[in-house]
Amino acid sequence: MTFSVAIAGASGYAGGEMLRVLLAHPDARIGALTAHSNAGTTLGAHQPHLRSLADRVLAPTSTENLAGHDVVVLALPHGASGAIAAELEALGDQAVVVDLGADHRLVDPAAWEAFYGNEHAGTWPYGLPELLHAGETAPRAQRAALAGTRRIAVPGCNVTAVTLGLQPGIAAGLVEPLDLVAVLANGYSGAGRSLKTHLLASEALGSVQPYAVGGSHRHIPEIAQNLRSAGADAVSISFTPTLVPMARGILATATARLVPGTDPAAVRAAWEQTYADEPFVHLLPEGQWPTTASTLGANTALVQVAVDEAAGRVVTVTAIDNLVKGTAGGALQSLNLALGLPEALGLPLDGVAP
Ligand SMILES: NC(=O)C1=CN([C@@H]2O[C@H](COP(=O)(O)OP(=O)(O)OC[C@H]3O[C@@H](n4cnc5c(N)ncnc54)[C@H](OP(=O)(O)O)[C@@H]3O)[C@@H](O)[C@H]2O)C=CC1
Ligand SMILES: CC(=O)N[C@@H](CCC(=O)OP(=O)(O)O)C(=O)O
Repeated sequence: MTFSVAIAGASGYAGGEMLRVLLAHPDARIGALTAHSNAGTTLGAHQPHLRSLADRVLAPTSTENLAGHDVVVLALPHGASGAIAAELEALGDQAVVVDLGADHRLVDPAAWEAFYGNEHAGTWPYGLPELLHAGETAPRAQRAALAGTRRIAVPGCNVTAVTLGLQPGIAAGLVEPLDLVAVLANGYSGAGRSLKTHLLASEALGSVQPYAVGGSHRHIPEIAQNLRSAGADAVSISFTPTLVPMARGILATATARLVPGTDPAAVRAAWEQTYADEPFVHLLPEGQWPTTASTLGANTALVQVAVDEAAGRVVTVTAIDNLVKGTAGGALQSLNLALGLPEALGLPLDGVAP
């Protein structure tokens, strides 16, 4: 079965990466590629690494250009995707719509308004196939929720990393969900191409800088939502991202207080059981630690867990490529499920190195 796919926001980082992974998918046929301020220019002017479509002219992002495809991917700023998705719905367009942005991720409108400051667009099935549901020891229910869906809300990249790191301990009841701490090292591409044009290389290179400190980051309610899905009654997480001088990658170190009396051996067993059969989430052998470099270009999440007995805490480290497992690869994995295709079809398991 082949499917046609349009990408809105093809001039941006997320849209460009979506196009790259779709070009390697045996069943995808690339349709309209659209942009906003860069409409009318060629794809090659913005994505010079995508040679096979370098001469394609970017059309304006409009329902007229996006309608009539089997799949529409929205790689647009927050707010823009909700509006265009509503227009496609009103037209009666039959496409499977995949939103790489945040507009349809949160279930609770009050949480949306508190962190995003505008009206909530709605809630779509959440595009993290590996999300645990309460009572599960391995992820199945979220895959069932994605099978055949016509709408997919792709997770935030930081959220994917922190959720995958912590959820086995939450689901198994081994850690306290009200005492979570996450500190992340993030590559610059996570901030998007258009949002940081003022940043000087002389300031970015050779420096690590925190941002959205003190409980203000938009991904906090999304992480809490996921960990409640995994079985927590309530979640409290201190979340601090930092920008590090690399283009891609997230290294998320997330720690949690061990429930008193827990056998440390049970910890590794829980993480092993959760990810034993996962094609893209790999618990590394004991003593090996995830690095961002070993995930670049791949749809993998590398996870490690250890018990710090003196501190009474479980320490998890998760590495992903923010643009692949954190965005476009995860989106294609969920899209495969939506279309009834093998979940791993066309997705890169191997990365690039050094
Ligand atoms: N970068 C990442 O790692 C991740 C990004 N995402 C999400 O993906 C989405 C796109 O992000 P990213 O690619 O990084 O951002 P970029 O800034 O790199 O790209 C933004 C894209 O949206 C278009 N655009 C800008 N303003 C508007 C508008 N008002 N209406 C319609 N289109 C517009 C731009 O077109 P033009 O160039 O023509 O102006 C461009 O194609 C965001 O919602 C982001 O949160 C999700 C997970 C991770
Ligand atoms: C480095 C950097 O700024 N990263 C972004 C990641 C954005 C992302 O994952 O996605 P959404 O905007 O779609 O939620 C951040 O932390 O906000």
